[in-house]
Amino acid sequence: MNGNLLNETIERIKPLDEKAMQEAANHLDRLTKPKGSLGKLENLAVQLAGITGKVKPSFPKRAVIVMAGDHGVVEEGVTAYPPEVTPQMVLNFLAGGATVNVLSRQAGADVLCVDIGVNADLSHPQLISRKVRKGTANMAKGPAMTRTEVEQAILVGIETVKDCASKGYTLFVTGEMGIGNTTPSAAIVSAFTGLSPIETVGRGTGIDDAILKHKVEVVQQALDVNKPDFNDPIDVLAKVGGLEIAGLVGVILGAASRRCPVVIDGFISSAAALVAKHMSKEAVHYMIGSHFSQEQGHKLVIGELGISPMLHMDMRVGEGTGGVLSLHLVDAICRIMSEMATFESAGVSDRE
Ligand SMILES: Cc1cc2ncn([C@H]3O[C@H](COP(=O)(O)O)[C@@H](O)[C@H]3O)c2cc1C
Ligand SMILES: O=C(O)c1cccnc1
Repeated sequence: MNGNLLNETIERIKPLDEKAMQEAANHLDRLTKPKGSLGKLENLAVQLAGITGKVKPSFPKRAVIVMAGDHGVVEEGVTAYPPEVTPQMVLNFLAGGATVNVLSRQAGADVLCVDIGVNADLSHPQLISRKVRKGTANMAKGPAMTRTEVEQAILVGIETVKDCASKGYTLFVTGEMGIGNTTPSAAIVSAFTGLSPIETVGRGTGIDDAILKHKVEVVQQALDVNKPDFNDPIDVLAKVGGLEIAGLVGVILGAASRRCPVVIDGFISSAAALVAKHMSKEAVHYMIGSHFSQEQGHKLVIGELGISPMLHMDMRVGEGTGGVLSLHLVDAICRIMSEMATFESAGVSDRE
């Protein structure tokens, strides 16, 4: 039953609207500026037209979906902060005090926090409680979770987007919270690309050289013990993934199936995006690149995805922060498409 909704969602992801893309490109060329001079913003305008079918789209209701989950692999000592920070930060999101809350208020986005796998009992009127299990198992010793749990977590993402869509949200940003989650993210990237953990593992919240070396070994061990099958994305997630990462896969697929843009945040979100790409090649066209995270492996995943982040801010927060920050650029191009004068309307001479 679960598998059906996932398959239906994947089947509903269709190619971009080529006609709308051509119209957007033509409109950009009629605006009072040198042709092509808005650079990446022009590419974004064409992509948004392809996604929505509209040359002049706008996204008044936008949500950053923060999936929160814990990781058994933290017992290997791979992160700088204690795991209790995950539930503590969930309460911080709900109180409006985290980085993503502040940036979202500025960008007019709503922060929706989903407990998909926090290793604590949480309850709050604004919390979306969809716990699949209390944290993953330690992937250095065996699979992080079962295939069924992965499928449940992906469905949580798909259903969260569905609920949002029914409330009028038309644009999504991927966000996450989960102490330790740069470790499974690196393992996922290595599993799909074949790259050594030396290249995919980074410092996460800020570990020193000794812990970094150990983290590389832990990721290698997780790959050796589990042997994830890169032809089977569910297998990769079950063996070396995370609940919030699987939830974000669902968010991305769900958004793409509804022809909604989905802004991809940093390293962890990009690992989820890589899984989504392996489930649906078409899904990648609905992804908006936001920023280059400082996390070492991020550039590699961006290259694999073939998306084009806009911001170089040396950020390494996660939570959806880089995604939300880039909404200002999404809004900028939307206003340009709808408000700017054309050569004809302004009486400005076009090139010969
Ligand atoms: C206070 C605090 C707030 C955060 N918000 C996001 N993260 C980020 O850091 C974690 C990943 O890094 P690692 O794999 O090294 O644990 C994730 O929770 C990610 O969202 C945070 C981390 C901390 C400590
Ligand atoms: O790029 C990210 O998403 C990231 C990097 C480090 C720590 N937390 C998140």
